[in-house]
Amino acid sequence: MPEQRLRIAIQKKGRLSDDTVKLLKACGVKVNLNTQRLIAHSENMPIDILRVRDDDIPGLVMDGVVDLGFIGQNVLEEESMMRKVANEPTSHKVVKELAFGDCRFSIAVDNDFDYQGVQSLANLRIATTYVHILKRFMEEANVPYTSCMLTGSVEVAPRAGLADAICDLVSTGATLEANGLKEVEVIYRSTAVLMQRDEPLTGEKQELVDRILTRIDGVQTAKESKYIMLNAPKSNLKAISDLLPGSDLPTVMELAGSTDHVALHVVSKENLFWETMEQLKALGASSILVLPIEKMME
Ligand SMILES: Nc1ncnc2c1ncn2[C@@H]1O[C@H](COP(=O)(O)OP(=O)(O)OP(=O)(O)O)[C@@H](O)[C@H]1O
Ligand SMILES: O=P(O)(O)OC[C@H]1O[C@H](OP(=O)(O)OP(=O)(O)O)[C@H](O)[C@@H]1O
Ligand SMILES: [Mg+2]
Repeated sequence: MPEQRLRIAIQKKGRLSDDTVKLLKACGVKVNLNTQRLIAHSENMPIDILRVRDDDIPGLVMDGVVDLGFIGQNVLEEESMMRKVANEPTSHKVVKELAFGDCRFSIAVDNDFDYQGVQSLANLRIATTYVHILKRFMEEANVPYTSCMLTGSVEVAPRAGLADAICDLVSTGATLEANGLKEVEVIYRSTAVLMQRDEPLTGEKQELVDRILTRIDGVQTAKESKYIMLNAPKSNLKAISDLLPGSDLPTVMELAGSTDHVALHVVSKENLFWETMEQLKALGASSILVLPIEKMME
């Protein structure tokens, strides 16, 4: 009898862990992750969560060991390229782009390096974790170089005399700055994604995946959306509605005891900036409230 529980691989500890766990929780998947166990069973859904190093996640999905995996595109791309070279299975589907894990994969050199463009990297030794993505970029640029594979502390390689340049993940740039390095080429942009194994799942499992995907949409849209409430003079209702960003039809309600003002409620796909609030106020709006939305289903 086939395994009916959906198996999902997530990063055990690192940059993606908290956001992944938060997202699963927001999707209503109840699971106790306070233990050190490799596999955690959901209490309310037929789901098992496998907690592993992120590097192992694409392979687990591609080999059909798990059904879904939450992973950074950079790791997925690197593993796919590595497996192609090794003639190993690479098939999978990316079923959702996620609103976390945004970073770029960039080449950086010492602050005092006189960088004149990609040719300045010729014949340098470049330290990186993601050797295949770097190789593709350097080959396309037709620049010869030597690769130095490091699985951690890449940013200290130049100072330690291990390499002349690095290629690593950058988000705020603080790590580069702290190590006296400057970003000179962005070679890949990444975000977290949800990947699924390519072979069809059983009907029940696929139904569960579809439910999770709908819930992820609901959580992600809700996060970007705001519930806006304000009181508005009837005379300026049109001008005030027009100022509200990306909103659907507003709800207009009578205000007890007022004949010339109404309450206006609207779900907006964007945040409301202070500048817009000031404009709304200038049009006579008052008691303007902007509230976060937890979940949404359209
Ligand atoms: N500074 C960052 N900001 C946002 N996302 C990042 C950042 N750094 C890395 N990421 C994303 O998070 C993923 C995991 O990063 P992390 O540093 O936790 O990896 P790791 O050290 O390889 O972890 P593991 O121990 O699981 O192998 C990266 O592959 C990338 O997709
Ligand atoms: O541009 P920044 O905002 O400084 O982020 C970049 C750093 O973040 C990641 O490491 P992380 O902090 O996840 O730890 P790691 O050393 O375990 O990879 C990445 O490998 C960089 O070192
Ligand atoms: Mg890793």
